[in-house]
This record gives sequence, structure tokens and C-alpha cells, in this order.
Amino acid sequence: MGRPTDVSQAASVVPDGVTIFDTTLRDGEQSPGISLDAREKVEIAEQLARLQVDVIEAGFSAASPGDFDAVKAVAEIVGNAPRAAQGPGGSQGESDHREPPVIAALARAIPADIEAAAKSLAPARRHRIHTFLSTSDIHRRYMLQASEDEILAQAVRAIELARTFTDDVEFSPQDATRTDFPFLVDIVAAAVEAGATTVNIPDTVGYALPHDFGGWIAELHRRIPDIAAKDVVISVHCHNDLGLAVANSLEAVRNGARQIEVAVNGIGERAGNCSLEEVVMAIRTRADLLGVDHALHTPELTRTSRLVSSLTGYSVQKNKPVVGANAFAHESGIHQHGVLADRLTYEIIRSEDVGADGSQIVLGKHSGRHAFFKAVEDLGFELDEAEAQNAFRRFKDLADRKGIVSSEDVAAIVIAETHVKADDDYELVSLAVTGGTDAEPSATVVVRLAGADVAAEAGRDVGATVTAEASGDGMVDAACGAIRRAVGRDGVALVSFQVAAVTGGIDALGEVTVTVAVEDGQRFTGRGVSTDIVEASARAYVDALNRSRRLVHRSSEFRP
Ligand SMILES: CC(=O)SCCNC(=O)CCNC(=O)[C@H](O)C(C)(C)COP(=O)(O)OP(=O)(O)OC[C@H]1O[C@@H](n2cnc3c(N)ncnc32)[C@H](O)[C@@H]1OP(=O)(O)O
Ligand SMILES: CC(C)C(=O)C(=O)O
Ligand SMILES: [Mg+2]
Repeated sequence: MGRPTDVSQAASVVPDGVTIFDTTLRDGEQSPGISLDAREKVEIAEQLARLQVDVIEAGFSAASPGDFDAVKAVAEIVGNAPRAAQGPGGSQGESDHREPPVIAALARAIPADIEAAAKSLAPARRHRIHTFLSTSDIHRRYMLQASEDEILAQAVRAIELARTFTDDVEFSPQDATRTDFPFLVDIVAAAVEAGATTVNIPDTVGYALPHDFGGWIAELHRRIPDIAAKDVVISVHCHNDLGLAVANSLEAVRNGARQIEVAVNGIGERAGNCSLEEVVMAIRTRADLLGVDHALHTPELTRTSRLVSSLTGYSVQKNKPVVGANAFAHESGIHQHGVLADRLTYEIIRSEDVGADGSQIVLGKHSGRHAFFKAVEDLGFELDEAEAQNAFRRFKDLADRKGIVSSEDVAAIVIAETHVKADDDYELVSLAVTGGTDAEPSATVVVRLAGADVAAEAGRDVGATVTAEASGDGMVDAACGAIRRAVGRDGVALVSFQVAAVTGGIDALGEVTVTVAVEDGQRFTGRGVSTDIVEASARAYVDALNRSRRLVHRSSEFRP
């Protein structure tokens, strides 16, 4: 696998190595609302160095005194700190040290900008001046009022001036993909002739399509033999206006580009730049087809993404490839079944290769038995067949109402289910309540007579259901009244009632504990769990009644 090996001023690459040029601190910072101070830029640049990017574009030195200082700080601190070597794909390398990254700054094709860039970059051990000038008709006419000849001459002057400060000069014909191709060939050839060591082909407005763009990169190499003869690196800088920045960059690489300009989390002007994490993982994952590599230590990707997100205030969407919260999460039963057996069934990247937390099985309404019972087992529960069936049914009910079911929810479901013992006499089958500010609270319950004694007392078969209605002071009172009526135990009184949240959020599971006094004055406590507090109360009430019946069974067992 090829990696950048040249540690001289220019970040040149071996034939199958791709230089990763990170512009998070320059183009990324051009995203509306982002402004990073020197301290924040240094912090991100240090992380980019840990990630082993080859070039860090630290800013636009002529933009403001603050950006000048920030570029200088990055050049001084990160541009002089050797990086511990780390192997591709994440293995920690031997003890040798790599050169610091190349620090770059952007400059218009005018002396003042180039001089400011040179001055701010001077402290870095290796530095690059990146100068640019628009070449498309539309930019030339409306922004620069300059002819092709004038643009070409200005670009050459800028590159020659930049070369007086450093051997590492990059030139970008801005809006290259809307430039007349013959003129693009002329200006790239002139830039090479003037001493540019990297020529970047920016798709400034994200206009290119992969096949076409790749063809342009190949054609530039064909028409300008000096690119190869002088070891000039052709770079690409793709914007994402049509969502094609990564695809265009990869197609350019397939056609000979050997530098990709990227930004962490894909931030940048408008729809952003080519996303660093996506393109570097595409290169690693599909090395079989692309046949190139880069030097990035990818286990730092997630940390880098989070740092940039927190310092820029740009959050990462959940479904963002590689670094999004869902990148390794599975919610549907068929996928979960596969991933539990072998994660490669539904994952093409190993989560540890990008520093993520591992595959996540998220329980929800699309989950199946494999995932649910794995969660139950992980919590240390063992369920018999009947408990398992009932717990799974309750889980699906809860998932329908709640969306995501947490492991605390699973524990609550299982505890509630194992509470329904085989010797329970009553089972709450269903509950319906009505009420509101202007309606009297009322409840209808269906209770199954599961115990032989209670069924016989009621003159019914074991397992028969009884429906009863009642109204009350509130819905809980109405529900308890209806249960009393269904089981024929009017003498039972509610003594105390407590509610606690088992899980967090507006859709949390609530746990209700009730104490009832039965006909002879004895007290029994019952417990119920549900997202619906009235249902939890009804379950707790039935649980307390079952406990009172268990005592009856036990005392009759010990009767002499
Ligand atoms: C595609 C890209 O990302 S390009 C980089 C974009 N980044 C930025 O613009 C961020 C930093 N920019 C800034 O802080 C300011 O725009 C500055 C300091 C560079 C210039 O500010 P101002 O002098 O006030 O000019 P303003 O931004 O209004 O207009 C741009 C000027 O630069 C000229 N210009 C634009 N690109 C270039 C270039 N590559 N080379 C030379 N001149 C250029 C324009 O013609 C215009 O000149 P004019 O003032 O003579 O008409
Ligand atoms: C300065 C250049 C490389 C740029 O950001 C662009 O064209 O998008
Ligand atoms: Mg750009």
C-alpha cells in the first residue's frame, strides 16, 4: 500500500499514494456562522496531525489580523511537532517519528496576500502557499473584469512570487469546471511552467459529474506531459452542491489525481466540501478497485469529527456516513439477526477502524425476537416460554408507542412480566378509560379469571374473562373501581399510591406502587409498569389482589 513518504518541503506522493489536504480551517471555516480563534484552530490542527493528514490549510492570512495570527499559531505549534508514526488502518507503528504536517495558507493572486501568507507560515518546518485565480468566463467577467491572457499572466506572476518564499506552491484555477477546457489546459500548463508543485482543479460550485470530471483529469495529464515530467501533483477540491463531492474526488483519483482536498464533517461553503471521513474510508474500503491508499490513522476519525462539531457548533446528522450516530446502528430485526451472528452481514467498515463505539443494536418496533432476547440475556434475565412470549408482546406494544426501547425499558418489561406468576388468580387483559376536564372519569376493564378458585367462586370456567365498568374521582380511581367490580371484591380499599419514572424522557416507563387493604383489613402491596400511568396503576392494583390471593392459597396449604 502506498503512502506519502517524501518528507521534504513538498508533500509529494509515491505513485499509488494520495495526499490528504485538509481545508477544515480555511474552506470549512467559510461556512456561515463559523469563526475559529487561534486557540481553537490549534486544537483542531493538533487533532488533524494525530489523524495524520498530510497538509493542513490553516486559513486565509490576509482575511483579518485574527486569521493571520491563527495561521501563525498553527504554523508555530503544529508545524513543528513531529508526529508519532501510525500504520494505515490504525495499528500503532514503530517508534520512528514523522515530520510535522505541511501547513498551508490561501492567498489571492496578489502580492499583499502572498506576502501575508508567507509571513504567517514562516515558522512551520514545511509550508505551502496556495494561491488561486478565477478562470471561468462568468467569474472573469463579473468578478475580475479580466481577459484570459491577463488571468494567465497574473497567475504566473503570483506563482513565481510565491516560489520566492517556498518550494511548495499550489495553484488553483477557481471555478475550473465551468472554465473553457482549452483555457484550463493553457493555465495549468503555465502554472506548471511557473513552478507550481501542486495544481488543484476546483469544482468550486459543485457542478461536475463524476464521469466527466474524471475525463478532464485524465485529459490534463495527457495534454500536459510536464505534469508527470516535473512530478507535479494534480489535486481536486470538490464542493457538494449536488451531493457529488466524494464521488467526483474518487473519480478524479481513478484518473490520476493524487491529492484530495477535504473538510472534516464535509463543512465548507454552501453545501460544503468533500467529506474527509467519507472519502478516506471509501479509499480504504474499496482499495480493491481504486488501488491507492493514504496515510491516515483512521481510528482518530470519530474523535476528530466530534471535536470539529463541538468547536464549530455544526452538528453531525445522525445518518452521516462513517461518523454519524447511526453509522453502526441497526434497528430492524432482520439486520439485527444478521449483525448478531456476524456484523459483516450488514457492515462494510469495522467500527474500531474509525474510532466508533462498535455496532449498536437499537430496539424498536422493527426489531425481532433475536435482538430482544439478546438484550434480555445481556441483562441477566432468564424467561420461561410463556414469560418470553408475553414479554415480547409487551415490548412490541411499548415500541409502537415509544419508538426506541432502552435496556432499562427491557428490564422493566421483564420484571413486570415475571411478576405475573403462574399462580396468579387474576390477569388484566385490557383497560379503556375516558375523562377530561368536562367528562366524568370512567373505566372499562377486562379481567381474566386465571385461578381455579376465583373462577369457581364466580361460577365461570378457568380462563374466562369478565368485563366491568366504573366511574370515579379520577381515571385511576375509576380503573380500580372497575377491577374491584370485575373480580367481585367491593371490600378492597386503596390505601396508598406512589408513582416513579423508571426510564427517562416524555415517553418514560412509569412504575406505580399501590397498597390495598382487603376485606379483613390486611394490607398488600402491588407494582405495575407502563408508559401509561393509569395502566401502570391498574396493573399494580391487580398485582396487589393477586398477592392477597396467594396468601389465601398458602394458608390453606398449611391448614391442619
Ligand atoms: C472559492 C473560495 O473559497 S475563494 C476564498 C474565499 N474566501 C474568502 O473570501 C475569505 C477571506 N476574504 C476576505 O476576508 C476578504 O474578501 C478579503 C480580505 C480577501 C478581501 O476583502 P476586500 O478587499 O474588502 O474585497 P472583497 O472581498 O469585497 O472583494 C474581493 C476582491 O478581491 C478580488 N479577487 C477575488 N479573487 C481574487 C484572486 N484570486 N486574486 C486576486 N484578486 C481577487 C475581487 O476582484 C475583488 O477586488 P476589488 O475589491 O478590486 O473589486
Ligand atoms: C480556493 C479554492 C480552492 C476554493 O476553495 C474553491 O474553488 O472552492
Ligand atoms: Mg472551496
